[in-house]
Amino acid sequence: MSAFFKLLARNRLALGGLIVMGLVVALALITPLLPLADPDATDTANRFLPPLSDGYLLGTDGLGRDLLSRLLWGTRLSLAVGFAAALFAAVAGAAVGIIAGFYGGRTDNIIMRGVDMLMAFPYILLALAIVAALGPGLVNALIAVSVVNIPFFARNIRGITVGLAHKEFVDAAKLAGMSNPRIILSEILPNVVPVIVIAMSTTIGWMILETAGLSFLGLGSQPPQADLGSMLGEARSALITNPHTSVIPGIMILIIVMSINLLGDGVRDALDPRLKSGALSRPMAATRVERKERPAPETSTDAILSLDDLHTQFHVKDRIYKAVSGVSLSVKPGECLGVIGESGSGKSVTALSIMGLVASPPGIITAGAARLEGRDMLSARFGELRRLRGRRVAYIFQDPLATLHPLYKVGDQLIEAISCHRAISKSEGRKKAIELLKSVRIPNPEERIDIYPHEMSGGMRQRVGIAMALANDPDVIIADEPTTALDVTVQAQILSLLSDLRRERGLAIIFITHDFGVVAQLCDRVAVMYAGRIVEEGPTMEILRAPAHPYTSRLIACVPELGEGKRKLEAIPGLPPSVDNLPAGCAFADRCLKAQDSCTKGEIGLEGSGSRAVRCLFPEPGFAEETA
Ligand SMILES: Nc1ncnc2c1ncn2[C@@H]1O[C@H](COP(=O)(O)OP(=O)(O)OP(=O)(O)O)[C@@H](O)[C@H]1O
Repeated sequence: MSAFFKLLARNRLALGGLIVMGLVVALALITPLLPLADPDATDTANRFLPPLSDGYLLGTDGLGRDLLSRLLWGTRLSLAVGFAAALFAAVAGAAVGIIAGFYGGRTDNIIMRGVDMLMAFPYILLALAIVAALGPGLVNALIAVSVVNIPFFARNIRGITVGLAHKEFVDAAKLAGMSNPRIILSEILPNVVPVIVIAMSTTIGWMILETAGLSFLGLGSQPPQADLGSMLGEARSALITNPHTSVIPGIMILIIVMSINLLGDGVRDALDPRLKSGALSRPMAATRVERKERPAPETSTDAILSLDDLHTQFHVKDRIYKAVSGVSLSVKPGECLGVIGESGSGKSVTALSIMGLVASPPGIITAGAARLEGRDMLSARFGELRRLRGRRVAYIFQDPLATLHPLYKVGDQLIEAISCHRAISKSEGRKKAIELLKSVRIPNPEERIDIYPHEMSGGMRQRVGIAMALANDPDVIIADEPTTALDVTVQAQILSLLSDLRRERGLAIIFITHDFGVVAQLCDRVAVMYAGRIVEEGPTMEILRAPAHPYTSRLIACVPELGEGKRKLEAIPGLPPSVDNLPAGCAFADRCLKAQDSCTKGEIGLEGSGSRAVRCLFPEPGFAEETA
């Protein structure tokens, strides 16, 4: 709750709306306690007195009634009716939406067609018809406004419920034997409440306006009772001669509706989990680069892709998360480089920084270079970056279900990936897409090309992801844990596929994983990351034989081996440090059995010897012997 208020307070307009609305509500609540004149008492001798007249701060109306008193009592009534209508519409609409979305089938069809019929009538006409049928009066106006708003809530909430009704946690509740009403109350409702609150906060203002509209037409509050709409209606005839009688309630309506709408927008932003990272604005097309110094020119290497002292940070409020701190890597054509580390070590952010795919805000690349054949990508214009994305450097992500579009056939998505970079006819695209599916060994590609992602198994989808990455014959593929979600047999197939592809096509692969077993199968070299830095680098086989960094040897010790049933698998105790508060010296010192005082002081460099490098003052004995 306090996080919600903090986020809300960061949005100045919403905060302004909250303060104004708070004042108006407070005023409405204390109205009965204020020494005000009777709002309905007429005094024809004092008709149409202007504001600031003696004894009448805001003047009087056509019947000599005190406008200040009528305004405050009218505001009280309008707010009460507006809030009550919004609450009633939200509760009834949400109930209808949840029942339709949860039960589906015929129930859904009958309910939603009824809702559609309600929506088919012009909005205000429907409200007028309801009031006409029930008779004029404030309660009937409230009912009319509520009823015409029910479809809005019902449709919104039904949409959310349909998505939730087939989620695993709902299936789990069903398997646990819970009844449907209980599942609705304990599983569905808590998930839709934020949406209901958001929908309510953005519609209350509108409902207050609608109620005022009905009162203005004489169908809501009845004389002598004042609400803001009826005050406007009564002042209509004196609009030109005594404008203050209509301007005063008009300004109050404006203040209420504006402040509620600003507050509603703020509530929506604060409750939307996608905006909680502090990014109230949309991410930029490419990661923001704010390097204080230009990177040093590359000393010529035969690497196709190289990172040089890359620093990527996330600036969230007053915190700086140093996700990547000085990473240097390189990969040659036909080579596979493994990047390994625990969750949160900065592997993905490193990979995404290369093509400017880290979301900004809050991400910023603060130093370093990412070079493709010597050309620094971080200083490239967005147009060039976009041409190179997918064309020269392609990505394969962990969850193909999240990266493939659920509404398009896989073939169309493959053709689109090609046509983004070169003009291609539909038949040519189809032929190429079939070839791609064949190259990733999808059986029967001529038929599979016309199916949707959800019709494929996880392994098949991942192959489509790989085919998509291969679509434009890239030079480099960055694979971010592409086999984590797969079972071991499919994982082995995918790894051998990638291995063959790199041999056949001379592809350079950066393979991100947290599994040394996978690295051993595929990668020529490996870089071990911890807390945003590389702590060890070298040829895979050498590192597996004699790891230098205690962290690397602990990671290797975590991998089970077949036939080694008696070996104790040792988990690494403790957790990696938070990257917004990194300790001095070695970030692993806290969890390291060999740590000494000197490990927690000063900067520890990545010291190289031959093809190997380690960031440790006391490397493992095996490595020390080898280098000696
Ligand atoms: N939007 C963000 N705001 C703040 N910190 C972030 C943001 N995105 C990532 N981070 C932080 O950056 C660090 C590196 O994250 P990254 O996703 O690169 O880790 P990873 O090693 O790829 O982990 P995993 O294996 O779980 O994917 C983490 O500490 C993470 O908390």
